[in-house]
Amino acid sequence: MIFAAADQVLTVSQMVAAEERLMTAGTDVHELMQRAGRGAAKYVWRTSAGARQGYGVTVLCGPGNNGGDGYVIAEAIRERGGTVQVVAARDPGTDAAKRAASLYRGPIVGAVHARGGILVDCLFGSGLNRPLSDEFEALLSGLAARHDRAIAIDVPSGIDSDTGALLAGKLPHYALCIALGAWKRAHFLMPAMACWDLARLVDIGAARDVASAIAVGKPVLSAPARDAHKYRRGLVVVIGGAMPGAALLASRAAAHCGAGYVKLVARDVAGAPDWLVAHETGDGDLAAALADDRIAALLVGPGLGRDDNARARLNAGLESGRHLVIDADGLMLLEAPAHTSLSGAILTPHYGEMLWLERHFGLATDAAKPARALALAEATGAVVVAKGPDTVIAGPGGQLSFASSAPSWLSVAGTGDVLAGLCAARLAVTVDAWTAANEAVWLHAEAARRAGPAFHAGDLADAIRPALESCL
Ligand SMILES: NC(=O)C1=CN([C@@H]2O[C@H](COP(=O)(O)OP(=O)(O)OC[C@H]3O[C@@H](n4cnc5c(N)ncnc54)[C@H](OP(=O)(O)O)[C@@H]3O)[C@@H](O)[C@H]2O)[C@@H](O)CC1
Ligand SMILES: Nc1ncnc2c1ncn2[C@@H]1O[C@H](COP(=O)(O)OP(=O)(O)O)[C@@H](O)[C@H]1O
Ligand SMILES: [K+]
Repeated sequence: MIFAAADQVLTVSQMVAAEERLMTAGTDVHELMQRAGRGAAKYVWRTSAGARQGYGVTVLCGPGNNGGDGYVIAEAIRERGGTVQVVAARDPGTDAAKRAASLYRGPIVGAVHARGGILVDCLFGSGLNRPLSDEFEALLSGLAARHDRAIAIDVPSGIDSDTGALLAGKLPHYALCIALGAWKRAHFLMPAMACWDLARLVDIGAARDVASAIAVGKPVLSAPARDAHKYRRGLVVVIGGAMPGAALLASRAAAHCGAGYVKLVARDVAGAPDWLVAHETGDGDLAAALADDRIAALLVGPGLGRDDNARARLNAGLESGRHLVIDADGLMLLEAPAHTSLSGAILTPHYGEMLWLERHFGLATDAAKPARALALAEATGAVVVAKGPDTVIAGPGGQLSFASSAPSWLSVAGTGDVLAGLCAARLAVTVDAWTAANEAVWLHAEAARRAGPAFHAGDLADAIRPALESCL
């Protein structure tokens, strides 16, 4: 996969390094601030056009370079003929911020007098390194309350850029968050990402850092080859268990996602639709059923149960040597040291399953989500899809990707089974766990967007086809 610079997701130290590379190449910090501020000003200008007539833009500027960006934004709005004023929470403290402030020719007002259409929050950006004081928190929330809408520059002031954690008791809600130079991890992590409606990125010319994490991108897919046949396209076998519905749902998702053949092996196959090849398979017959060399990917977990029969079925999957997707109950039956070499597999834990796995593998649970997902990937050798409103994908070699915000309508039963089926189908087609997991997560979110509001998991599985079509 090739990623553009715009796909990279940087830590603060990686962003500083990217800025240093730009400066070494001859672009000074003043020029970077102009690019960032003027790029952001275009979004502010467009948003302010929708604000009430006569109510202008207030820019809240802090002491660092985030505040410097604020002066650039304010001057750009003023030059365009907009009504703008600055509230200076502190005097500018860096050389670049001082220079930007000296170039601003509009009014600077006291906070109590500031009200209007748009509040632009440039109090603190990626340099925030401790909780906001009560004074700053009151300043920010008071100003936000006296404006129609708020826009955050780089990150809302009061957010840890690397972890997405709140460094304030309460933050305003932002209509827009404008990332500068590159996405930061906070743009993809809760609770930060619940603070805004829309996020946009301003390019300042930072090159792609090969070591950086990426944002999950739209897959580029193709129709089956001219000479394709069902096995070459990928045979997915879903191992069913105690609750047949979940495995049926996962099979339906896999069938809509490019696999050539989806087979269900379960003790009870009553209720299987006619397009699904379903074999009644007892625990004793499972190993023989999985010996078929044409199997490209196995899915085990949805509806599996957690008793001895379930364990036997999981073990048959693990011992088959096939590419595996392990979800739901299958995850709850994994343990160290037996399952520490799951290379080539995909694990899809939700928050509770993640915690369970961490306890069983002796991993810390107090780190930020990316670090936790990476630790689990390293401990198991598998690609880990750490699900939730802020889905993170981690690979055992340290690969990391972040899913863009997906519709919250996904918070309904069975959508995880659909994702597991998607992962299995993409694994069967691509035979690469990292690629498959990224493609599946993107298609899952896109299917949710296409399914509209209040869908059930069956609707979601049916919306995979148009989602996939958009990638052809
Ligand atoms: N570098 C570049 O090339 C470019 C950077 N860009 C922009 O720079 C931003 C990063 O700038 P930055 O590093 O100056 O940090 P910023 O977030 O403005 O503030 C940090 C300051 O606040 C202080 N401080 C921290 N926490 C505090 C607290 N709770 N309460 C009180 N004070 C606190 C801390 O100082 P301290 O008190 O710790 O000595 C420091 O002085 C980035 O988000 C982007 O907008 C763009 O223009 C593109 C080019
Ligand atoms: N609030 C939300 N916003 C976006 N996606 C969500 C949200 N809640 C859940 N999801 C997604 O929905 C799926 C739910 O999976 P899971 O919890 O395993 O459900 P189930 O076990 O019922 O199938 C995951 O892919 C998760 O990322
Ligand atoms: K900010």
